[in-house]
Amino acid sequence: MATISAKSILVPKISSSSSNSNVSSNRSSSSCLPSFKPTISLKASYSKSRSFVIKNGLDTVETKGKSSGTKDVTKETKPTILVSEKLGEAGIKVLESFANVDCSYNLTPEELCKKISNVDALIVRSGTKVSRQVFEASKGRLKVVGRAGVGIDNVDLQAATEFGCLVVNAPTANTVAAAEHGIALLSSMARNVAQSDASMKAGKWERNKYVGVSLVGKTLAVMGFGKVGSEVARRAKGLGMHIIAHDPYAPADRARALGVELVSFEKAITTADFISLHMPLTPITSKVFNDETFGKMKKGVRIINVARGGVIDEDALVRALDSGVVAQAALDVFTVEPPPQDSKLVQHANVTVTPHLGASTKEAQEGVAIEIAEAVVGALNGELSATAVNAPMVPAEVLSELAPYVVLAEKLGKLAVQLVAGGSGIKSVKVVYKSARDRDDLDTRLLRAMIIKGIFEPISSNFINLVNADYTAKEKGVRISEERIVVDSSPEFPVDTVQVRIANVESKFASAMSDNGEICIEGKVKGGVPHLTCVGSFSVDVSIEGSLILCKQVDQPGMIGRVGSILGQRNVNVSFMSVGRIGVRKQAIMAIGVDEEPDKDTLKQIGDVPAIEEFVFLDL
Ligand SMILES: NC(=O)C1=CN([C@@H]2O[C@H](COP(=O)(O)OP(=O)(O)OC[C@H]3O[C@@H](n4cnc5c(N)ncnc54)[C@H](O)[C@@H]3O)[C@@H](O)[C@H]2O)C=CC1
Ligand SMILES: O=C(O)C(=O)COP(=O)(O)O
Repeated sequence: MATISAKSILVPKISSSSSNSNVSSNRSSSSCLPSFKPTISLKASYSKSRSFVIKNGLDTVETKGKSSGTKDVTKETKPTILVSEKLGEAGIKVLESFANVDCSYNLTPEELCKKISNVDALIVRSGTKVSRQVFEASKGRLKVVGRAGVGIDNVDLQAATEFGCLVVNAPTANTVAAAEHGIALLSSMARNVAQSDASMKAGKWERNKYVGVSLVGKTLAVMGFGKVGSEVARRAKGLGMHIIAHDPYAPADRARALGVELVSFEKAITTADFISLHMPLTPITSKVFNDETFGKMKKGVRIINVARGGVIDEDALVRALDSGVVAQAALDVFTVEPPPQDSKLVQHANVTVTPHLGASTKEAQEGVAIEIAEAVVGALNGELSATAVNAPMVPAEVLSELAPYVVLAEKLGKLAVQLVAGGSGIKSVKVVYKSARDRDDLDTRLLRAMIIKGIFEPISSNFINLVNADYTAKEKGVRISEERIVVDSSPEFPVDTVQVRIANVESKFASAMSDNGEICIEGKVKGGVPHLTCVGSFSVDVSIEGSLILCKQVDQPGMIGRVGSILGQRNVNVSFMSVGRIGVRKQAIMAIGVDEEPDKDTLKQIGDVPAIEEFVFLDL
């Protein structure tokens, strides 16, 4: 199988229209590859409307240059990226090498909504609310939101998905910074560093007032044992603390490897001397620290929060501090940022605060900026991102393997929908994959998304991508089901055949209906090229390129020549012909691949051939 870079999977081959009848030859894989140099990749993906992520609304720049065709002026397009919060210089440079970059900080929500319809990507940190209104105001142009950091609670993911906008984040580059800040808060809180510093600056010398507590031998409960939580645990172990952790989704062996015991929420909060919060803000974690849970804690517990303010009920924390249940708190994050100046929590004598500085080291900011810039540029280039938040993350090696099947899937979807004549509308689509691979060794999400795109994009005003494919099908009330059939062929190839079935509809081409009354077509990849191999109950073999004429006829000599000469007389180039029949001199289907669309007269002439019972022209 031709190996195709993961980078090319969402960027269609530029010169596909020039391909001719040599369909059986292997396509050169390198011809499918956009260059890794941003400007060339840009040209490759932006000059075609089928790019998976980006479709419309780009600034167009006319440039002189050589093209593969006859024109010497090509249209090169440059996306626009809005950066709404301070981003490291290195990241800005990456963005500028690819796009028009607008760094506009401190925008009001109204100003953001005003700008957004002119940008293809938006990069934010934690201070910009990317609400549904932002997606609405973008009028479909915004295709990528990049969160330069981890927490995406400031982005309305549901709205992003509905609008087909990919959200990517930079999940790793600030992990150590956040963990170090957690440890800094833990130690400085235990030793009253901030309070005693303020006292000295006020001219005092209060040695007895600021006696602290020791860390060694104390139990620290790490709530959320992910990237930051585990780094905090690792560091706190070095301080001689006993670490327990609560995380319903973390693997116990990862915790064990660090010498950390995973315990229940109840056990964590009731036994800890220090509790450090490292879970994301979700509907489940929202205000999970409240009057009831504070009430269960050891009297004199100390709390550190470098995660999100919203996981704590802040009024309840003030009450717990006042009553002495919580001896001290060290907080980097707040429900509302910045918190009101008269916030009782911020002003509390036993509370140490920092203004959301967890990720704010020079090193982390440079790292995050590069990580997010590369992710956004990649996404604008039509690549699937490894840090996609609202789309499946498909590993590069899987992508590269599935590349030709992705093309097949979209074309089968496009073909199937053109066979639909009417009925009560498409209600259900079934996709059957035959594969020699083990059941759990085939990730079909990408193929399913492309089939949905093939089916629905031609019949709706929406543009459909991996982000919103399932959502679009659901919204249209169409049930997409999948079946895997394990077959005895070579497991070297991920998929043997892909079958698309549409139930409860009539077809323009009755022969496309299977015995159980569904439109049914099947295809496979041969030599890297998608082929149609079955229509209804007829086997055919025609590459799915250009356009296709399907004719149902009575099998008899001379049919290929007859139809071929009608097309030849009208200067329509035939790329492939294939006849599938149920028996000698019985019903047969002739599939004819053509490079250009025949005019109505030509099609009528084909239809007038007496042995032809029905025919359909399908545009691919
Ligand atoms: N203050 C700051 O500047 C920074 C804050 N953060 C915040 O720190 C938090 C953790 O970040 P990462 O470790 O990078 O994320 P992560 O995704 O690696 O870890 C989060 C962990 O929380 C766990 N979790 C989810 N629901 C939970 C629940 N109900 N109870 C307990 N655990 C639960 C997850 O299983 C996961 O292991 C996030 O909220 C992030 O936004 C991250 C970086 C900087
Ligand atoms: O990455 C995170 O989750 C953070 O909280 C960092 O936020 P910031 O990018 O510093 O606004």
